[in-house]
Amino acid sequence: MPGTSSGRPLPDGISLQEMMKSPSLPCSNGDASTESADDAPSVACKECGGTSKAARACGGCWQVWYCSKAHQASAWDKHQRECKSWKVAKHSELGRYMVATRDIAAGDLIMADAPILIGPKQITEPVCLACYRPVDGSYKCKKCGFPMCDSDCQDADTHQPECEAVSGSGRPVHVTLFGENNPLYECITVVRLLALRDNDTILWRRLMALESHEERRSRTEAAAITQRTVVDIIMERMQQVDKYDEDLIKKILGIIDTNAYEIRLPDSSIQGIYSQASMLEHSCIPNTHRTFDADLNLVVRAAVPIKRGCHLTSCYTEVLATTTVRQEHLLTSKFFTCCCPRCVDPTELGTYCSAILCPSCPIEKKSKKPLVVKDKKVVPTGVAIADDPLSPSSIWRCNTCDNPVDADYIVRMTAVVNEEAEELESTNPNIKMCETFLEKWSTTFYCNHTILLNIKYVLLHLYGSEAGYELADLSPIHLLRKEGLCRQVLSVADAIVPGISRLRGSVLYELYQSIFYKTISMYQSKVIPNEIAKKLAKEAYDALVECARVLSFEPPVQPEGQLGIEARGEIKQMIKWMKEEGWKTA
Ligand SMILES: C[S@@+](CC[C@H](N)C(=O)[O-])C[C@H]1O[C@@H](n2cnc3c(N)ncnc32)[C@H](O)[C@@H]1O
Repeated sequence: MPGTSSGRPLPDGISLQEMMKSPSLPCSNGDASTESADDAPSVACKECGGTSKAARACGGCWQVWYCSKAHQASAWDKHQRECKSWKVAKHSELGRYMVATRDIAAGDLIMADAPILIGPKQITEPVCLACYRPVDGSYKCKKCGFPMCDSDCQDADTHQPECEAVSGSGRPVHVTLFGENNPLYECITVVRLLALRDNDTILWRRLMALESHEERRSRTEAAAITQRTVVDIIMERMQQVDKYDEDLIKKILGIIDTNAYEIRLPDSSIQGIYSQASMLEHSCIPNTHRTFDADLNLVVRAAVPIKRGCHLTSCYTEVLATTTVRQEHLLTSKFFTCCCPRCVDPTELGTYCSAILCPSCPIEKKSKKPLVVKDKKVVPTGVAIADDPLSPSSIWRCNTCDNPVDADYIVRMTAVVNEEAEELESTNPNIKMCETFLEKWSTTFYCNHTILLNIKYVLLHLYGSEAGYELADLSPIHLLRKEGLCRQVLSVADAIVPGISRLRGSVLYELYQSIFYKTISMYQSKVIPNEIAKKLAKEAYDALVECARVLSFEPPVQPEGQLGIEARGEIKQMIKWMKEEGWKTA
């Protein structure tokens, strides 16, 4: 029967009246009036051309209309290929971007985009050029000399472009450094993309349609470096001078910088170029969630409910970074200034993630903890924030004594401490090291500053997993410390990566554990009465359920996917335990 024979199920129809309950929203960057006039739904039936007062739109895209359910069903086999909850629009500053054509519920699939190409990251340690596991040089490709896993990987189709380019030059490579970044790999993805020109016209056309910012990139330090590490190597070392033009290589480098997505694999991290997903606009509070399926298709879902007319956004940079750091990254690598609601707000949606403690205010005036009174955030005191967060030379000012703080001092000091934090993180720190770092810097930065938050994120996992600090053995003080850290990081995550996000999911799990163990310990030792224990157990259960929901979208090969599976298992145990105690979960 048409409409049910193959593919996705037929969506319900939606009437104009139902649609009008969800009017088109103004877009976050630019306004809805920039969209084309064909937004207004036509009530002519897509199948027969006739009009009807009872016409209903396809509920999948809200873009095409049918005079009857029967005509919607008969058109479905054809329409489902183009039925999407979004469309690509154009804006003078943003370029192309994606806009929702209908209301999209949190968790709804927006797209599963097949890659144009997968390859090693530009900056990477030596990895096998077929399966991308780290290599140690014990097996080398017989033709080009690149270290690989074995002969099967050596013969994989994906490896052929660089293999042919290197072996054709008659000078196989000699990789001698392993376990650290190796500049030889900077050319691989570029060579693979270049090879599409002669091997796959459709993918090549899609690639060439992507933004490269060639002109602006040509004046950057990155362009000067990659001239030596990529362009010259491909032209001279690989002797491709008769085959490719230098400008084409530079354009491809620009396409990679602007569009590549990092893909985390169990043992390494690689990159992929995607055509449709490249149209996602950046926001520092993204409304979509990205994962990769087993075939490395980029799966995009709504992280939060998205209203028709809203732009679909993804975060191109680190979310747990200060506004200055995010802006600098976006400007130098993607050539734009982000004007999302988080960036233009000096308080970053009340999180004060970039704030420092005022050097002039007396210590008792400065907020040490995020203040929450009856679930409402209270403005901290004695914190300095930028007057204009989008300007690197903005004056910073204390929100209590109004004294200015030198912006240069803040930038330099933040960079130094950030380096110290990164070094700490790279050494697999223990609880003591993290606590010492936090104590040292908590008189300088506001407690939600991203430098402190990143360390707190590490620390909240260590309480409960480090030897000697296993969950069952944690003292009440340490359990409370873990819970406090979880609540603090979660409250920031709720504001900047709301809904379905790995950060929220993984912290919710730790929060569940800390409340659960605290409850058990206090209940069994009769420190709290039944009623309070019941309330706390319900709170732990709710955190666990939300964790399982959020992480249910993660692939099982990823640690967060495994955590989601664990959480689902623990929900059953929790229900059983609460039943035994005579407590309800609902
Ligand atoms: C991955 S591409 C997105 C698609 C691109 N707009 C196009 O037309 O091909 C990234 C580029 O889009 C633009 N862009 C994305 N998000 C933006 C934002 N929030 N504000 C301004 N420009 C943005 C920038 O030029 C950025 O380098």
